[in-house]
Amino acid sequence: MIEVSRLVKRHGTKVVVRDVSFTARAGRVTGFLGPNGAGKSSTLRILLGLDSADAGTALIGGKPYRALRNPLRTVGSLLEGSGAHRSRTARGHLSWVAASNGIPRSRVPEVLDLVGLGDVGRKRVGGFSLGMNQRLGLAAALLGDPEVLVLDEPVNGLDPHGIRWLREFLRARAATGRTVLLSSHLMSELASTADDLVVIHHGEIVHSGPKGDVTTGHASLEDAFFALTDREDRWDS
Ligand SMILES: Nc1ncnc2c1ncn2[C@@H]1O[C@H](COP(=O)(O)OP(=O)(O)OP(=O)(O)O)[C@@H](O)[C@H]1O
Repeated sequence: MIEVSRLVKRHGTKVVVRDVSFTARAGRVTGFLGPNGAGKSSTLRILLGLDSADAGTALIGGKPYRALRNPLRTVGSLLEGSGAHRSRTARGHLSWVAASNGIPRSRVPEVLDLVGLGDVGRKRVGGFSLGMNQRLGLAAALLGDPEVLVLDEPVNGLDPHGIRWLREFLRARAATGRTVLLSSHLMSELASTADDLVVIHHGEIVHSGPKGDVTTGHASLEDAFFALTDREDRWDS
């Protein structure tokens, strides 16, 4: 479970995350939805211990990321591609991540198979497509078989087959009682994948709850999103 409470992040005088609170529950896929620049990555970076908050807390299984003993066994994340060096092979990259996190090397071929890269494990990452690189990042996130997955815009670069595969993979993951938090600016993606939605706009949460609650009274998730964010713009003015 992920619990974000009254989180604030400033860059200079600009407040990019403003009193953000939400929960991502076990056994559910939670979609974190907002347009570019809304504050999704800033929130996720704090959650994953890559940046510090000016106020508030972001907890994974009741602890801040930096207090986790074996972070990769608790939470797997995909932020921007795989981070693998071009000259490394997929296996080489994953073996290095596994070794530096006390995870047995035998897990490497397992996660390569899980993400559909079983046949290209000995190929260099420099020759990978964007979609393959995303799959490699996901493989690294899965190395520790974590309870919690945090993915920032994971469908970037995936072809339609890959998008469908990822949707089914994440739904299956949640069905085993794990927590999945998935950020996207693509409403269509979250409409078909998420159970719960957290909508962020201008650094503020404008709605959170079961997907059905967000769409009630609207023809589609897209209509609901524009209604929520238009309302927010009126508050601004
Ligand atoms: N290091 C930084 N210094 C100054 N401003 C920043 C910094 N990082 C992010 N911002 C600003 O914070 C706001 C939120 O950015 P953030 O990346 O969290 O949004 P996002 O919802 O993830 O959008 P995107 O999908 O475009 O990354 C934006 O206005 C961005 O310009």
